[in-house]
Amino acid sequence: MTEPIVVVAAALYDTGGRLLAARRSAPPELAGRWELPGGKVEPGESPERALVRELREELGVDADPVARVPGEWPLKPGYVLRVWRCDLRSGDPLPLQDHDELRWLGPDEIWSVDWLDQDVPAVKDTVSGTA
Ligand SMILES: Nc1nc2c([nH]c(=O)n2[C@H]2C[C@H](O)[C@@H](COP(=O)(O)OP(=O)(O)OP(=O)(O)O)O2)c(=O)[nH]1
Repeated sequence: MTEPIVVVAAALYDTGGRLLAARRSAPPELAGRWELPGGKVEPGESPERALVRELREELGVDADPVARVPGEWPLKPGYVLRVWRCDLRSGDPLPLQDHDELRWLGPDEIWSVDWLDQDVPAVKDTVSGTA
């Protein structure tokens, strides 16, 4: 069996403990739904490097992956999602690519956005403080 393609995503928190959510602008079947920012790991790239690259490209920030949230979650066939808690090193996130809105969610606001179905279990585990 071929290995799944790994999609890495960031649980990025601000100093107030709010989690960053990003609204996808494409493709049409995912547009308007919210996700943790990130993207596919490229061949030969480590997941952490991929995450740093994606956060630079998509949000214009420098961030450090600090801890993986245990587990992985199935996406479309052949793809799995893995999440890292990340610290923001510099920059203010902007929706530069793939997203049309960003929102910082406090602990009481986590479920106020329409997360992609496949992100719901990942976000649950992320905010339950397992990382
Ligand atoms: N980044 C990200 N992608 C997710 C999440 N949940 C989810 O189903 N996906 C899907 C959407 C896409 O089909 C795929 C990741 O693709 P992407 O478009 O973000 O990745 P990328 O930047 O490497 O894409 P590309 O334009 O280079 O093809 O995984 C999530 O929480 N974060």
